[in-house]
Amino acid sequence: MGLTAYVNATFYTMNHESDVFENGMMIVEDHKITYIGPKNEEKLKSAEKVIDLTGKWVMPGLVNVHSHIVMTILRGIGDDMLLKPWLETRIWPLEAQFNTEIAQISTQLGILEMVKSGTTTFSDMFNPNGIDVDAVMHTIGETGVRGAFSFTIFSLGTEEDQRNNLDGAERFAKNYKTFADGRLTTMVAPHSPYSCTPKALEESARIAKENGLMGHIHVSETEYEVKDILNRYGVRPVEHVRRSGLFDQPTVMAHGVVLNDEEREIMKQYDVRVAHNPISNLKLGSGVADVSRMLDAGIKVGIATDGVASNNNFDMFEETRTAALLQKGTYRDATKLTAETALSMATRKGAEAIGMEHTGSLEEGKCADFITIDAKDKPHLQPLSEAYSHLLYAARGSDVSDVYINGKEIVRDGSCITMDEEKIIFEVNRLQKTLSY
Ligand SMILES: CSC[C@H]1O[C@@H](n2cnc3c(O)ncnc32)[C@H](O)[C@@H]1O
Ligand SMILES: [Zn+2]
Repeated sequence: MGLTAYVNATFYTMNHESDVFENGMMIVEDHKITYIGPKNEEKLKSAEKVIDLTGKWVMPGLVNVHSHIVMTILRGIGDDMLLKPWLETRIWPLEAQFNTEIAQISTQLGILEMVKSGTTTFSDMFNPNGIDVDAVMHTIGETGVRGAFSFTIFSLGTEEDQRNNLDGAERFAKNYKTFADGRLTTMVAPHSPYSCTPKALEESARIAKENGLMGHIHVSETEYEVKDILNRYGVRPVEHVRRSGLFDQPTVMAHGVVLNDEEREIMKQYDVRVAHNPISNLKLGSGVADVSRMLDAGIKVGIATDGVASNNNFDMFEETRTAALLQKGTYRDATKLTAETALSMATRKGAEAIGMEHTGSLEEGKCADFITIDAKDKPHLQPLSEAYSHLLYAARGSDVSDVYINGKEIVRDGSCITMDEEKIIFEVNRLQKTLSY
Protein backbone atom coordinates (compact mmCIF):
# COMPACT_ATOMS: atom_id res chain seq x y z
CA MET A 1 0.00 0.00 0.00
CA GLY A 2 1.49 3.39 -0.99
CA LEU A 3 1.49 6.66 0.81
CA THR A 4 -1.98 8.25 0.78
CA ALA A 5 -2.90 11.74 1.94
CA TYR A 6 -6.44 12.57 3.05
CA VAL A 7 -6.99 16.31 2.85
CA ASN A 8 -9.40 19.20 3.43
CA ALA A 9 -11.53 17.51 6.08
CA THR A 10 -12.10 18.32 9.73
CA PHE A 11 -10.34 15.65 11.76
CA TYR A 12 -11.70 14.74 15.21
CA THR A 13 -8.76 12.76 16.54
CA MET A 14 -10.25 11.62 19.91
CA ASN A 15 -6.66 11.79 20.99
CA HIS A 16 -6.75 14.21 23.91
CA GLU A 17 -10.52 14.12 24.09
CA SER A 18 -11.07 17.08 21.76
CA ASP A 19 -8.11 17.54 19.46
CA VAL A 20 -9.60 18.90 16.22
CA PHE A 21 -7.86 19.88 12.96
CA GLU A 22 -10.02 21.96 10.67
CA ASN A 23 -8.91 21.87 7.04
CA GLY A 24 -6.49 19.21 8.21
CA MET A 25 -4.52 16.42 6.65
CA MET A 26 -3.79 12.79 7.46
CA ILE A 27 -1.13 10.64 5.83
CA VAL A 28 -1.42 6.86 5.83
CA GLU A 29 1.46 4.56 4.97
CA ASP A 30 1.54 0.79 5.31
CA HIS A 31 -1.78 0.61 7.20
CA LYS A 32 -0.64 3.19 9.72
CA ILE A 33 -1.15 6.89 10.29
CA THR A 34 2.19 8.65 9.78
CA TYR A 35 0.95 12.23 9.97
CA ILE A 36 -2.15 13.93 11.37
CA GLY A 37 -2.39 17.70 11.72
CA PRO A 38 -2.81 20.89 9.78
CA LYS A 39 -2.51 20.69 6.00
CA ASN A 40 1.18 20.61 5.15
CA GLU A 41 2.09 21.30 1.51
CA GLU A 42 5.63 19.94 1.90
CA LYS A 43 4.41 16.57 3.23
CA LEU A 44 1.67 16.49 0.62
CA LYS A 45 4.31 16.35 -2.14
CA SER A 46 5.40 12.89 -0.97
CA ALA A 47 1.90 11.41 -1.33
CA GLU A 48 1.32 8.92 -4.14
CA LYS A 49 -2.42 9.35 -3.84
CA VAL A 50 -4.42 12.33 -2.55
CA ILE A 51 -8.01 11.85 -1.44
CA ASP A 52 -10.00 15.04 -1.20
CA LEU A 53 -12.49 14.91 1.68
CA THR A 54 -13.66 18.51 1.39
CA GLY A 55 -16.42 19.26 3.86
CA LYS A 56 -16.32 15.86 5.55
CA TRP A 57 -15.80 15.08 9.21
CA VAL A 58 -13.26 12.37 9.92
CA MET A 59 -13.09 10.47 13.19
CA PRO A 60 -11.67 7.15 14.40
CA GLY A 61 -13.79 4.09 13.67
CA LEU A 62 -16.07 3.18 16.56
CA VAL A 63 -15.15 0.34 18.89
CA ASN A 64 -17.94 -1.98 20.04
CA VAL A 65 -16.54 -3.82 23.04
CA HIS A 66 -19.17 -6.56 23.42
CA SER A 67 -21.32 -8.22 20.76
CA HIS A 68 -22.67 -11.58 19.60
CA ILE A 69 -22.29 -11.35 15.86
CA VAL A 70 -23.41 -14.93 15.13
CA MET A 71 -26.82 -14.13 16.67
CA THR A 72 -27.62 -11.42 14.13
CA ILE A 73 -30.13 -13.66 12.36
CA LEU A 74 -32.17 -13.67 15.61
CA ARG A 75 -32.99 -9.95 15.45
CA GLY A 76 -36.60 -9.35 16.40
CA ILE A 77 -37.11 -12.80 17.92
CA GLY A 78 -37.79 -12.83 21.66
CA ASP A 79 -38.66 -9.21 22.31
CA ASP A 80 -40.07 -7.98 25.61
CA MET A 81 -38.64 -10.71 27.86
CA LEU A 82 -36.37 -10.70 30.91
CA LEU A 83 -32.84 -12.12 30.48
CA LYS A 84 -33.36 -15.57 32.04
CA PRO A 85 -36.51 -16.65 30.16
CA TRP A 86 -35.21 -14.89 27.05
CA LEU A 87 -32.03 -17.02 27.05
CA GLU A 88 -33.60 -20.25 28.24
CA THR A 89 -36.84 -20.35 26.26
CA ARG A 90 -35.96 -18.42 23.08
CA ILE A 91 -32.28 -17.80 22.38
CA TRP A 92 -30.59 -21.04 23.43
CA PRO A 93 -33.16 -23.30 21.70
CA LEU A 94 -32.71 -21.24 18.52
CA GLU A 95 -28.91 -21.24 18.72
CA ALA A 96 -29.09 -25.04 19.07
CA GLN A 97 -30.43 -25.09 15.49
CA PHE A 98 -27.49 -23.12 14.04
CA ASN A 99 -25.15 -24.61 11.47
CA THR A 100 -22.06 -23.21 9.76
CA GLU A 101 -24.00 -21.67 6.87
CA ILE A 102 -26.32 -19.81 9.26
CA ALA A 103 -23.37 -18.67 11.37
CA GLN A 104 -21.49 -17.37 8.33
CA ILE A 105 -24.39 -15.43 6.83
CA SER A 106 -25.47 -14.11 10.21
CA THR A 107 -21.89 -12.96 10.85
CA GLN A 108 -21.66 -11.27 7.46
CA LEU A 109 -24.95 -9.48 8.04
CA GLY A 110 -23.79 -8.27 11.45
CA ILE A 111 -20.44 -7.05 10.17
CA LEU A 112 -22.12 -5.39 7.19
CA GLU A 113 -24.36 -3.46 9.57
CA MET A 114 -21.47 -2.64 11.88
CA VAL A 115 -19.11 -1.26 9.26
CA LYS A 116 -21.82 0.67 7.43
CA SER A 117 -22.69 2.39 10.70
CA GLY A 118 -19.06 3.24 11.51
CA THR A 119 -17.79 0.42 13.70
CA THR A 120 -14.32 -0.73 12.67
CA THR A 121 -13.38 -2.86 15.70
CA PHE A 122 -15.45 -5.16 17.88
CA SER A 123 -14.99 -7.69 20.64
CA ASP A 124 -17.31 -10.65 20.19
CA MET A 125 -18.43 -13.76 22.04
CA PHE A 126 -19.99 -16.52 20.02
CA ASN A 127 -21.70 -19.81 20.72
CA PRO A 128 -19.56 -22.41 18.90
CA ASN A 129 -22.09 -25.27 19.06
CA GLY A 130 -22.86 -26.85 15.71
CA ILE A 131 -20.62 -24.54 13.71
CA ASP A 132 -17.25 -24.82 12.06
CA VAL A 133 -15.47 -22.01 13.88
CA ASP A 134 -12.55 -22.07 11.44
CA ALA A 135 -14.91 -21.34 8.54
CA VAL A 136 -16.51 -18.50 10.52
CA MET A 137 -13.13 -16.96 11.34
CA HIS A 138 -12.14 -17.04 7.67
CA THR A 139 -15.43 -15.36 6.79
CA ILE A 140 -14.73 -12.63 9.35
CA GLY A 141 -11.19 -12.20 8.04
CA GLU A 142 -12.48 -11.61 4.50
CA THR A 143 -14.70 -8.70 5.56
CA GLY A 144 -11.67 -6.56 6.47
CA VAL A 145 -12.90 -5.76 9.99
CA ARG A 146 -10.77 -5.66 13.17
CA GLY A 147 -11.73 -7.56 16.29
CA ALA A 148 -11.22 -9.93 19.17
CA PHE A 149 -13.23 -13.17 19.13
CA SER A 150 -14.14 -15.55 21.89
CA PHE A 151 -15.28 -19.16 21.62
CA THR A 152 -17.67 -19.32 24.54
CA ILE A 153 -17.15 -21.75 27.38
CA PHE A 154 -20.34 -23.22 28.90
CA SER A 155 -20.71 -26.01 31.47
CA LEU A 156 -23.42 -27.91 29.63
CA GLY A 157 -23.97 -31.60 28.91
CA THR A 158 -21.80 -34.53 30.00
CA GLU A 159 -18.29 -34.27 31.42
CA GLU A 160 -16.99 -35.21 27.99
CA ASP A 161 -19.04 -32.40 26.35
CA GLN A 162 -17.57 -29.93 28.83
CA ARG A 163 -14.02 -31.16 28.19
CA ASN A 164 -14.58 -30.86 24.43
CA ASN A 165 -15.92 -27.34 24.87
CA LEU A 166 -12.83 -26.32 26.88
CA ASP A 167 -10.46 -28.01 24.43
CA GLY A 168 -12.21 -26.28 21.53
CA ALA A 169 -11.91 -22.92 23.26
CA GLU A 170 -8.21 -23.46 23.94
CA ARG A 171 -7.45 -24.56 20.39
CA PHE A 172 -9.40 -21.59 18.99
CA ALA A 173 -7.71 -19.10 21.34
CA LYS A 174 -4.25 -20.30 20.24
CA ASN A 175 -4.95 -20.71 16.52
CA TYR A 176 -6.44 -17.26 16.00
CA LYS A 177 -4.41 -15.24 18.47
CA THR A 178 -2.93 -13.41 15.48
CA PHE A 179 -4.96 -13.81 12.31
CA ALA A 180 -5.81 -11.93 9.12
CA ASP A 181 -2.76 -9.63 9.01
CA GLY A 182 -3.05 -9.15 12.76
CA ARG A 183 -6.52 -7.59 12.50
CA LEU A 184 -8.13 -10.47 14.37
CA THR A 185 -7.24 -11.86 17.77
CA THR A 186 -8.85 -13.90 20.53
CA MET A 187 -9.99 -13.72 24.13
CA VAL A 188 -11.01 -16.46 26.54
CA ALA A 189 -14.70 -16.31 27.38
CA PRO A 190 -16.48 -18.30 30.03
CA HIS A 191 -20.08 -17.23 29.37
CA SER A 192 -21.04 -16.23 32.94
CA PRO A 193 -20.77 -17.26 36.60
CA TYR A 194 -24.24 -18.86 36.38
CA SER A 195 -23.63 -21.00 33.26
CA CYS A 196 -20.08 -22.14 34.11
CA THR A 197 -18.92 -24.34 36.97
CA PRO A 198 -16.15 -22.99 39.23
CA LYS A 199 -13.87 -25.57 37.54
CA ALA A 200 -14.71 -24.15 34.07
CA LEU A 201 -13.95 -20.63 35.30
CA GLU A 202 -10.60 -21.85 36.66
CA GLU A 203 -9.79 -23.62 33.41
CA SER A 204 -10.69 -20.45 31.50
CA ALA A 205 -8.29 -18.51 33.72
CA ARG A 206 -5.57 -21.07 33.00
CA ILE A 207 -6.07 -20.85 29.22
CA ALA A 208 -6.00 -17.06 29.33
CA LYS A 209 -2.87 -17.00 31.48
CA GLU A 210 -0.94 -19.63 29.50
CA ASN A 211 -1.67 -17.87 26.23
CA GLY A 212 -1.33 -14.27 27.38
CA LEU A 213 -4.94 -13.52 26.45
CA MET A 214 -7.64 -11.35 27.95
CA GLY A 215 -10.75 -12.78 29.57
CA HIS A 216 -14.28 -11.87 28.50
CA ILE A 217 -17.34 -12.76 30.59
CA HIS A 218 -20.91 -11.63 31.38
CA VAL A 219 -21.04 -10.62 35.07
CA SER A 220 -23.60 -8.95 37.33
CA GLU A 221 -26.10 -8.33 34.57
CA THR A 222 -29.22 -8.70 36.73
CA GLU A 223 -30.37 -8.72 40.35
CA TYR A 224 -31.45 -12.31 39.79
CA GLU A 225 -27.88 -13.32 38.89
CA VAL A 226 -26.43 -11.71 42.02
CA LYS A 227 -28.94 -13.52 44.26
CA ASP A 228 -28.42 -16.80 42.42
CA ILE A 229 -24.62 -16.70 42.76
CA LEU A 230 -24.89 -15.65 46.42
CA ASN A 231 -27.20 -18.63 47.05
CA ARG A 232 -24.97 -21.08 45.22
CA TYR A 233 -21.52 -19.96 46.38
CA GLY A 234 -22.04 -17.60 49.33
CA VAL A 235 -20.37 -14.66 47.55
CA ARG A 236 -21.45 -12.13 44.93
CA PRO A 237 -20.48 -12.67 41.25
CA VAL A 238 -17.44 -10.37 41.17
CA GLU A 239 -15.80 -12.10 44.15
CA HIS A 240 -16.79 -15.51 42.77
CA VAL A 241 -15.07 -14.79 39.43
CA ARG A 242 -12.09 -13.21 41.18
CA ARG A 243 -11.56 -16.44 43.15
CA SER A 244 -11.39 -18.41 39.89
CA GLY A 245 -8.27 -16.47 38.87
CA LEU A 246 -9.82 -15.05 35.70
CA PHE A 247 -9.20 -11.47 36.84
CA ASP A 248 -5.48 -12.21 37.15
CA GLN A 249 -5.55 -11.52 33.39
CA PRO A 250 -7.04 -8.26 32.13
CA THR A 251 -10.70 -9.14 31.63
CA VAL A 252 -13.66 -7.52 29.89
CA MET A 253 -16.74 -7.78 32.08
CA ALA A 254 -19.90 -7.38 30.04
CA HIS A 255 -22.66 -5.48 31.87
CA GLY A 256 -21.75 -4.82 35.53
CA VAL A 257 -25.28 -3.48 36.13
CA VAL A 258 -25.59 -4.66 39.74
CA LEU A 259 -22.41 -3.71 41.60
CA ASN A 260 -21.55 -2.30 45.00
CA ASP A 261 -18.59 -0.15 46.08
CA GLU A 262 -16.61 -3.15 47.28
CA GLU A 263 -16.99 -4.84 43.90
CA ARG A 264 -15.92 -1.69 42.06
CA GLU A 265 -12.83 -1.62 44.24
CA ILE A 266 -11.98 -5.22 43.32
CA MET A 267 -12.51 -4.38 39.65
CA LYS A 268 -10.21 -1.39 39.85
CA GLN A 269 -7.59 -3.40 41.74
CA TYR A 270 -7.62 -6.16 39.10
CA ASP A 271 -7.95 -3.76 36.16
CA VAL A 272 -11.24 -5.36 35.09
CA ARG A 273 -12.67 -3.45 32.13
CA VAL A 274 -16.40 -2.99 31.63
CA ALA A 275 -18.43 -3.37 28.45
CA HIS A 276 -21.39 -1.07 29.02
CA ASN A 277 -24.45 -2.20 27.02
CA PRO A 278 -27.07 0.44 27.87
CA ILE A 279 -29.74 -0.47 25.31
CA SER A 280 -29.57 -4.23 25.89
CA ASN A 281 -29.76 -3.61 29.65
CA LEU A 282 -32.84 -1.45 29.16
CA LYS A 283 -34.53 -3.79 26.71
CA LEU A 284 -34.03 -6.91 28.86
CA GLY A 285 -35.24 -4.96 31.90
CA SER A 286 -31.89 -5.48 33.66
CA GLY A 287 -31.39 -1.87 34.74
CA VAL A 288 -28.86 0.91 34.25
CA ALA A 289 -25.17 0.38 34.98
CA ASP A 290 -23.65 3.07 37.17
CA VAL A 291 -21.00 4.17 34.69
CA SER A 292 -20.37 7.42 36.55
CA ARG A 293 -19.29 5.57 39.69
CA MET A 294 -17.16 3.16 37.64
CA LEU A 295 -15.36 6.06 35.97
CA ASP A 296 -14.92 7.80 39.34
CA ALA A 297 -13.39 4.57 40.66
CA GLY A 298 -10.89 4.61 37.79
CA ILE A 299 -12.36 1.60 35.93
CA LYS A 300 -11.95 1.49 32.13
CA VAL A 301 -15.36 1.44 30.45
CA GLY A 302 -16.15 0.93 26.77
CA ILE A 303 -19.47 1.12 24.94
CA ALA A 304 -21.16 -1.96 23.46
CA THR A 305 -24.35 -3.07 21.80
CA ASP A 306 -24.55 -6.74 22.89
CA GLY A 307 -26.27 -8.88 20.25
CA VAL A 308 -29.07 -7.52 18.10
CA ALA A 309 -31.59 -9.92 19.65
CA SER A 310 -31.46 -7.64 22.70
CA ASN A 311 -30.81 -4.22 21.18
CA ASN A 312 -31.95 -4.43 18.22
CA ASN A 313 -29.19 -2.91 16.10
CA PHE A 314 -25.43 -2.34 16.03
CA ASP A 315 -25.60 1.45 15.81
CA MET A 316 -22.80 2.66 18.09
CA PHE A 317 -23.81 6.33 17.67
CA GLU A 318 -27.21 5.54 19.18
CA GLU A 319 -25.61 3.38 21.88
CA THR A 320 -23.12 6.05 22.94
CA ARG A 321 -25.79 8.75 23.03
CA THR A 322 -27.99 6.47 25.16
CA ALA A 323 -25.09 5.85 27.56
CA ALA A 324 -24.60 9.59 28.06
CA LEU A 325 -28.31 10.37 28.42
CA LEU A 326 -28.87 7.60 30.95
CA GLN A 327 -26.20 8.92 33.30
CA LYS A 328 -27.57 12.46 33.07
CA GLY A 329 -31.13 11.22 33.59
CA THR A 330 -30.54 8.81 36.45
CA TYR A 331 -28.36 11.30 38.34
CA ARG A 332 -30.57 14.27 37.38
CA ASP A 333 -27.28 15.94 36.55
CA ALA A 334 -26.54 17.14 33.01
CA THR A 335 -22.82 17.32 33.73
CA LYS A 336 -22.53 13.52 33.92
CA LEU A 337 -20.89 11.67 31.00
CA THR A 338 -20.05 14.64 28.78
CA ALA A 339 -19.85 14.43 24.99
CA GLU A 340 -16.05 14.27 25.16
CA THR A 341 -16.01 11.40 27.63
CA ALA A 342 -18.77 9.44 25.88
CA LEU A 343 -17.15 9.78 22.44
CA SER A 344 -13.75 8.78 23.79
CA MET A 345 -15.36 5.70 25.40
CA ALA A 346 -16.77 4.75 22.00
CA THR A 347 -13.33 5.11 20.38
CA ARG A 348 -9.95 5.40 22.12
CA LYS A 349 -10.98 4.30 25.61
CA GLY A 350 -13.04 1.43 24.21
CA ALA A 351 -10.01 0.25 22.24
CA GLU A 352 -7.89 0.45 25.40
CA ALA A 353 -10.52 -1.49 27.34
CA ILE A 354 -10.16 -4.44 24.96
CA GLY A 355 -6.38 -4.23 24.80
CA MET A 356 -6.26 -2.75 21.30
CA GLU A 357 -4.30 0.41 21.98
CA HIS A 358 -3.15 0.40 18.34
CA THR A 359 -6.55 1.69 17.20
CA GLY A 360 -9.30 4.01 18.49
CA SER A 361 -7.79 7.42 17.79
CA LEU A 362 -6.20 9.31 14.91
CA GLU A 363 -2.61 9.42 16.06
CA GLU A 364 0.71 8.91 14.37
CA GLY A 365 1.72 5.25 14.70
CA LYS A 366 -1.83 3.98 15.12
CA CYS A 367 -3.66 1.83 12.60
CA ALA A 368 -5.58 3.77 9.96
CA ASP A 369 -9.10 2.86 11.14
CA PHE A 370 -11.31 5.85 10.42
CA ILE A 371 -14.72 6.91 9.19
CA THR A 372 -16.09 9.95 7.40
CA ILE A 373 -19.40 11.74 7.72
CA ASP A 374 -20.67 14.06 5.03
CA ALA A 375 -22.89 16.48 6.93
CA LYS A 376 -23.36 19.08 4.18
CA ASP A 377 -26.84 18.03 3.05
CA LYS A 378 -28.09 16.67 6.36
CA PRO A 379 -30.52 18.95 8.21
CA HIS A 380 -30.04 17.10 11.53
CA LEU A 381 -26.27 17.84 11.45
CA GLN A 382 -26.62 21.63 11.08
CA PRO A 383 -25.32 24.14 11.99
CA LEU A 384 -21.97 22.69 10.99
CA SER A 385 -20.04 24.76 13.54
CA GLU A 386 -21.22 22.49 16.40
CA ALA A 387 -20.00 19.25 14.83
CA TYR A 388 -18.43 17.82 17.99
CA SER A 389 -21.75 18.03 19.79
CA HIS A 390 -23.56 16.55 16.77
CA LEU A 391 -21.28 13.51 16.73
CA LEU A 392 -22.75 12.48 20.07
CA TYR A 393 -26.16 14.09 20.33
CA ALA A 394 -27.43 14.12 16.74
CA ALA A 395 -25.54 11.71 14.47
CA ARG A 396 -26.65 8.19 13.62
CA GLY A 397 -24.96 5.24 12.00
CA SER A 398 -26.66 5.93 8.68
CA ASP A 399 -24.74 9.24 8.46
CA VAL A 400 -21.46 7.40 7.84
CA SER A 401 -20.14 7.80 4.28
CA ASP A 402 -16.78 6.05 4.13
CA VAL A 403 -15.01 3.52 6.32
CA TYR A 404 -11.33 2.58 6.29
CA ILE A 405 -9.80 -0.23 8.32
CA ASN A 406 -6.05 -0.79 8.37
CA GLY A 407 -5.84 1.82 5.61
CA LYS A 408 -8.16 -0.22 3.36
CA GLU A 409 -11.41 1.22 2.06
CA ILE A 410 -14.28 -0.96 3.32
CA VAL A 411 -17.27 1.33 2.74
CA ARG A 412 -17.48 4.01 0.04
CA ASP A 413 -20.35 6.49 -0.12
CA GLY A 414 -22.41 4.23 2.13
CA SER A 415 -21.85 1.01 0.15
CA CYS A 416 -19.73 -1.85 1.40
CA ILE A 417 -16.93 -2.90 -0.94
CA THR A 418 -15.79 -6.09 0.77
CA MET A 419 -19.16 -7.85 1.03
CA ASP A 420 -21.99 -8.68 -1.37
CA GLU A 421 -24.84 -6.85 0.38
CA GLU A 422 -27.61 -8.12 -1.89
CA LYS A 423 -26.58 -11.75 -1.49
CA ILE A 424 -26.23 -11.51 2.29
CA ILE A 425 -29.69 -9.96 2.68
CA PHE A 426 -31.27 -12.58 0.41
CA GLU A 427 -29.55 -15.47 2.19
CA VAL A 428 -30.28 -14.31 5.72
CA ASN A 429 -33.99 -14.14 4.91
CA ARG A 430 -33.91 -17.60 3.31
CA LEU A 431 -32.04 -19.14 6.26
CA GLN A 432 -34.14 -17.42 8.92
CA LYS A 433 -37.15 -19.36 7.56
CA THR A 434 -35.38 -22.64 8.33
CA LEU A 435 -35.39 -21.89 12.09
CA SER A 436 -38.36 -23.12 14.13
CA TYR A 437 -39.66 -20.98 16.95
C1 LIG B 1 -22.57 -18.58 24.03
S1 LIG B 1 -21.85 -17.23 23.35
C2 LIG B 1 -22.57 -15.88 23.83
C3 LIG B 1 -24.01 -16.15 24.06
O1 LIG B 1 -24.45 -15.41 25.12
C4 LIG B 1 -25.83 -15.33 25.03
N1 LIG B 1 -26.19 -13.96 25.29
C5 LIG B 1 -26.52 -13.00 24.44
N2 LIG B 1 -26.78 -11.85 25.09
C6 LIG B 1 -26.58 -12.13 26.39
C7 LIG B 1 -26.68 -11.39 27.56
O2 LIG B 1 -27.06 -10.11 27.56
N3 LIG B 1 -26.39 -11.98 28.72
C8 LIG B 1 -26.05 -13.27 28.78
N4 LIG B 1 -25.95 -14.05 27.69
C9 LIG B 1 -26.21 -13.47 26.51
C10 LIG B 1 -26.23 -15.84 23.68
O3 LIG B 1 -26.69 -17.15 23.81
C11 LIG B 1 -24.93 -15.81 22.94
O4 LIG B 1 -24.81 -16.66 21.88
ZN1 LIG C 1 -23.63 -10.44 25.85
